[in-house]
Amino acid sequence: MPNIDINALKERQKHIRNFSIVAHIDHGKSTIADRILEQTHTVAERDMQNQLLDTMELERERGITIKLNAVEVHYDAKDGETYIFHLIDTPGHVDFSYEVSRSLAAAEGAILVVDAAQGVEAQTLANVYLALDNDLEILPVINKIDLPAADPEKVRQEIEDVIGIDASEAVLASAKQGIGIPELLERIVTDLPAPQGDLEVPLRALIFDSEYDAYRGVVLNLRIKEGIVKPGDRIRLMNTGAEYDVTEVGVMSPDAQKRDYLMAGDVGYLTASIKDITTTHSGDTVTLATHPAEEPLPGYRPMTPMVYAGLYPADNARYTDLREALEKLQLNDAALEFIPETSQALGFGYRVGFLGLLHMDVIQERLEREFNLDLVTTAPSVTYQVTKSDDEVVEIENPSELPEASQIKSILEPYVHASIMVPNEYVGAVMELAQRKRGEFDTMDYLDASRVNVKYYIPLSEIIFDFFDRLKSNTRGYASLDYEISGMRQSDLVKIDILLNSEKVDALSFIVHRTFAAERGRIITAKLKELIPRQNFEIPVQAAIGSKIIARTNIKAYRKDVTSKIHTGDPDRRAKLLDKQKRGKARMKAVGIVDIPQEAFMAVLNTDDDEQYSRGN
Ligand SMILES: Nc1nc2c(ncn2[C@@H]2O[C@H](COP(=O)(O)OP(=O)(O)OP(=O)(O)O)[C@@H](O)[C@H]2O)c(=O)[nH]1
Repeated sequence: MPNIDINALKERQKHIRNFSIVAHIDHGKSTIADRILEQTHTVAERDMQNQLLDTMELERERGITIKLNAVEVHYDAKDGETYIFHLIDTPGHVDFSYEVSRSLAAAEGAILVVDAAQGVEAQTLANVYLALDNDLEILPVINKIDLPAADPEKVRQEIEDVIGIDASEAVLASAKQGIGIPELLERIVTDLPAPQGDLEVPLRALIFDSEYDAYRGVVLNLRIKEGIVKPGDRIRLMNTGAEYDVTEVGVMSPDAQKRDYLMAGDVGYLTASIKDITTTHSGDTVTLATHPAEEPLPGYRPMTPMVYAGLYPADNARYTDLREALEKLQLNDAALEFIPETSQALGFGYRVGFLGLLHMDVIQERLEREFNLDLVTTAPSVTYQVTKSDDEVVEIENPSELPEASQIKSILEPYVHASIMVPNEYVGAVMELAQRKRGEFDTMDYLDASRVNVKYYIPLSEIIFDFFDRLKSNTRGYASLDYEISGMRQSDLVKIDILLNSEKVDALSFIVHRTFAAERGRIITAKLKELIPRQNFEIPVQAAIGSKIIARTNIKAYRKDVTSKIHTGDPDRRAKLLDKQKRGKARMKAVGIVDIPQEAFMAVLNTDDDEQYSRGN
């Protein structure tokens, strides 16, 4: 770029609008993003497909957004000018709120999408608060007005009463039918502010995301806050001090398009042959090595994982591959944490921290698909704070590391403050469930005549296991849940060990409230009996607290060849079965002389304790 005409760039900056789309899950963010891409002709009609910004295979399969995605769109407004929109689509699920908060720091405005039939839900509130914390201008959109059950007026009132923002001018839309989208595009221009960053000061750009590309090295996704950056510039990452020469800058629209420069107000990508992935972190500031800025940008609050699980390569020889895969994934998933761990049963692996079970599930799948690994994952656990008899305080993220009961003075566990929005008729069911999960009632507020917001303090460990599924099934899908950590509380907790063939399997230990111990022990041993394939000798399965056995069962001996019972002798079927058996084996771990399948390590999840409850616990 030979001559920079600052005045032209200032004029250009006035025509930029950076916004994020936030909403409760399924309220239609991705569909609105699709319509915006379509109506601004960013994507040719023949290339248009649903949920275009959900680029990950996994996102498409599951119909959910996992990653934030930024895209540049050009819009010819009614005032005759062309505007540059940077649209950032974000996930709705609570596990990915970290993605939302990072994308919000890159924008000036937020389009708040609320479903016209469902109204304000738990993540609507959570996300709008994140947007308000970032001082974003909020543009409410009431979507799905085509639905027979839509009640836009009621929802408009609810947005005002519950969130406390003016919704009198909310855009009424049906993303499905394209209604309201032209109005929305105009309102983005008139209602959302242009970015303000100074173009003539040293570069400061916020890294809000990054990913690893085998050819180009790390690709940084940036929001330029001040200054200008172009190919050939030498950049410095302010927190790590690493320096690189910029090879390319550009924007996603929706495919990568090279540009001559990125300037204050732009959202785009930058490559600089960065091969050392440890030097780049989301939240770091990029500046010019030749004219560095004095202070880095505020960055992001680091995330504390909510749950931890052990991840082990099914094939021990792939331990290093697993580490490399985790490092690469961490670039693209700033909330991921891991440290090496060894297990007697599983060998060498990593204890990995996640924001929730969906996050864990997604990471496991991405590791397997994108890095071609077979993994064995242990059941997730929260972090416990244990005060030992000698007053030493230790954090326990792996249940098998809980000290002996005789050495424990107290155990604290994390509690969450949960907010559950639900129609009146299901309040009873919600309270019963919360109480059963050791919840402590806090408050109940009416959202309108027919819905309430019930708040409880509940142990995180009870929430992460099966609370959400149960909440959904007990309220026919009508309840929505949001929670945040409220602190640590003392609880009467015990560790249950599992013994197979009289050998303790460390990876199967779990921590549970004492009142649930006997029943959980019984349920788990019964589940393991079903999950562990019979072998040619009998295997006793026992649950124990310390040296006291609290439940036991036996896996009977069985002949090994699964095909022996096929009478037809059909060679095809036989081969298929053997093949299936072989693939299953890849995910089995031989512990002592017992083969344990992956599912067995997850047996502690979804332990159905309803029955126990109805029997008068
Ligand atoms: N009837 C109707 N359905 C819609 C409308 N907009 C979106 N949907 C449907 O609602 C479902 C969810 O839409 P998405 O756009 O994936 O929702 P989202 O908010 O992006 O969901 P996440 O990315 O998972 O958080 C899809 O089945 C859409 O087809 C609308 O205006 N009317």
